[in-house]
Amino acid sequence: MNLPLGPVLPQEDPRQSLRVRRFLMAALVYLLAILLLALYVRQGLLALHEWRFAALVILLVNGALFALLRSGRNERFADPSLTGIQMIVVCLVMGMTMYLLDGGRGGMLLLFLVLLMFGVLRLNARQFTALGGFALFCYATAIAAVWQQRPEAFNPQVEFLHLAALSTLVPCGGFFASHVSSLRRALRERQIDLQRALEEVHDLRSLDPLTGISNRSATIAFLTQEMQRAERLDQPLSVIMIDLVRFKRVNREYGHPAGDEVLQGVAERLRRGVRDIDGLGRYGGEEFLVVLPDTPEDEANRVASQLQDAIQNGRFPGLPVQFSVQCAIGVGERVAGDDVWQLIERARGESEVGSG
Ligand SMILES: Nc1nc2c(ncn2[C@@H]2O[C@H](COP(=O)(O)OP(=O)(O)OP(=O)(O)O)[C@@H](O)[C@H]2O)c(=O)[nH]1
Repeated sequence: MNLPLGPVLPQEDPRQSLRVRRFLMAALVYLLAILLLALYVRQGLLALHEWRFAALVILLVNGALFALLRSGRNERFADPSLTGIQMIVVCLVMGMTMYLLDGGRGGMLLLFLVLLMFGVLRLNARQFTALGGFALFCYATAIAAVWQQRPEAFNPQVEFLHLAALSTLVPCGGFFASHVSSLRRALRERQIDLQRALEEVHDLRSLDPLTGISNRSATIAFLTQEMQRAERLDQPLSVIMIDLVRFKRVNREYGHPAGDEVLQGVAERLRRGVRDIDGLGRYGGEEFLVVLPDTPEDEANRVASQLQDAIQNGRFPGLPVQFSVQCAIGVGERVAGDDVWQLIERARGESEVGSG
């Protein structure tokens, strides 16, 4: 059932919103308890001023809990759901109500059992058993006080049966609590698995499996985003296109696995040569694209020549020591009105093979 609770619920944090929603459900049961107690007044089992007192206590306690939850101060508690505190409050309010009633306690007991069942949603079996023990204690204390002070309002047979019925709640509730808490644990583990799977899917979609750097589409997406930002902030942006020269020869003479190792080694050298804010991707088979946000062309030229040196002077496993991997490098700076393809083509057009 979707109640129009928008203004009452915290919108920013879904967990906090769930806590308040759960609290409001319990508050609704309390409201029913107040109404039910009015019936007891009509039946002469509760004095009007006692009803007013009980209603005031229930409203004040719930108001305080709501203020704690809604202000976010509950986050300072070890259990921000405040379940333990709310359950203790249920037991105390139940004890008070049972003490005030002159009979018909069984009816009210049912309503309090509903409130205690909220504990099953958060507490584990041990905590729920402790809570059940406390509920029994509060009930027994209340009726013992009635027996002492108003023996005419005390029916030993009925009260014994009520106490026995309440006692059965402890193991039953403990069983449900243990079941629900293992379901909760399983759900949490599934959520973690799901999160991992989503991350893997994201990696598969955006990373090049051979080199581990971004693939072509993720690099283009990054470049598009950075070009929009540069346009908006009126900042420079440059790209560097790197093309390994005569790479076919590497594959032909030293084998495809050696070619793979060269591509991995080049990607690693490029990764080490750029900043964290830069984008680096495998643009094609033996082509790489570096995106340099907030970088003018002369600065990009400096980076390009460092990257070229790192590749051409590097040693790659699987290739003879004297073999130098050659690369053509071109730099392009964004000009107003460019799209990604125009910028990339400009860098490709500037491409030159180094002398290393
Ligand atoms: N080992 C390996 N080779 C690849 C991979 N992807 C593409 N290649 C090879 O890269 C070579 C690219 O060939 P070309 O585009 O003609 O490039 P090139 O031989 O460097 O020629 P130029 O760029 O004109 O100097 C082809 O032989 C592809 O098989 C890969 O993942 N692993």
